[in-house]
Amino acid sequence: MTTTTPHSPAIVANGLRKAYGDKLVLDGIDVSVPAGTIFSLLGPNGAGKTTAVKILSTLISADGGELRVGGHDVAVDPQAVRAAIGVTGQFSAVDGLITGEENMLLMADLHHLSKREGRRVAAQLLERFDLVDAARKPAQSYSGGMKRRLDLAMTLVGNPRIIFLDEPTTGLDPRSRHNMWGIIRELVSDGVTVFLTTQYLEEADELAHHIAVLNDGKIAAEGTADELKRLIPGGHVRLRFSDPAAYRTAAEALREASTDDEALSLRIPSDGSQRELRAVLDWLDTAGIEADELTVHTPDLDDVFFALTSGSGRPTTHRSNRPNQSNQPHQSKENVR
Ligand SMILES: Nc1ncnc2c1ncn2[C@@H]1O[C@H](COP(=O)(O)OP(=O)(O)OP(=O)(O)O)[C@@H](O)[C@H]1O
Repeated sequence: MTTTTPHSPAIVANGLRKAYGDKLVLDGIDVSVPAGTIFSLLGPNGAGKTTAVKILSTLISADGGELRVGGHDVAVDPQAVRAAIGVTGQFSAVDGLITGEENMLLMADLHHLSKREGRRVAAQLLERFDLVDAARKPAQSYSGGMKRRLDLAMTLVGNPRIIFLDEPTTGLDPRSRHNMWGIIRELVSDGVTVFLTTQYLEEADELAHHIAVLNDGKIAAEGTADELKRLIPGGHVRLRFSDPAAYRTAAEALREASTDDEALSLRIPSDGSQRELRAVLDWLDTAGIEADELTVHTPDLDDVFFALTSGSGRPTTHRSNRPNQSNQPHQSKENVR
């Protein structure tokens, strides 16, 4: 029996802690995921995303914290948690040597469905996941996208109301990724709760109702994608040059800018306001510099991620701490922030 109501959180973690030896991976994480929503845990490699999924899905135990999934205490009643959830990990549960259909029927057996019910559910899911034509072929002949779809279809055999998706689209091409997004949205519109880990910021932006950024064992920030974007001044103006000499002159003069020598482009922090754009344009005119292209970028989740996760610098050379020489124009934070 589940003890959640439509309005109670499907997943709750208070003070989740986990260490491997003396390496503290999760240092008191708090998470609350309302039923029927998508929660995304973002973080750089090794941040502890998979560890969080493994703990909440009862695969490993926590060192501390109160954890409830589907209304059940993870430490006290792991069996009930397991009955309420589905997990699709980074490593597929698909057996490549048997067909997609056989994989599905095996899953139906594991869930103790009758032969008839198992065949019905398998056929329905194979149809829903566009795998009917491939159903009788060995799963090892499937493309990456088909394997992921089969993996998720297998997870759905038990009709779980809470699903943990650990990097479900890693390695998929853009079309397969978009297909998977469609499937995830459909699940949620049916009332399923999704706990999603991803390294694709675009994916969290597209799908998640709520995002938490994990860094150094703690949640560095959380909120909706828009709330997170408002947290940091990631907006910028990008100036691109085709003439290397003009690029060098501008780079020398615009000391607040990040440089990209290969693309001959400069990135100037800016909130994109008319006032700041005018300041940049006025300065370019005064200095007699003509950029070939000027684009304005508002902050995106990438900016948030790079700002919040330490040691994950953008691949540009940031030079804002270079000393300014008094005879060179300096764009202060007041006019070209
Ligand atoms: N069984 C284990 N024993 C010791 N250390 C482990 C174990 N599992 C994970 N770790 C370490 O814990 C940290 C968190 O790992 P985890 O797999 O949870 O990170 P992640 O955020 O999922 O990373 P990725 O995005 O690379 O999958 C890493 O430093 C990892 O090396």
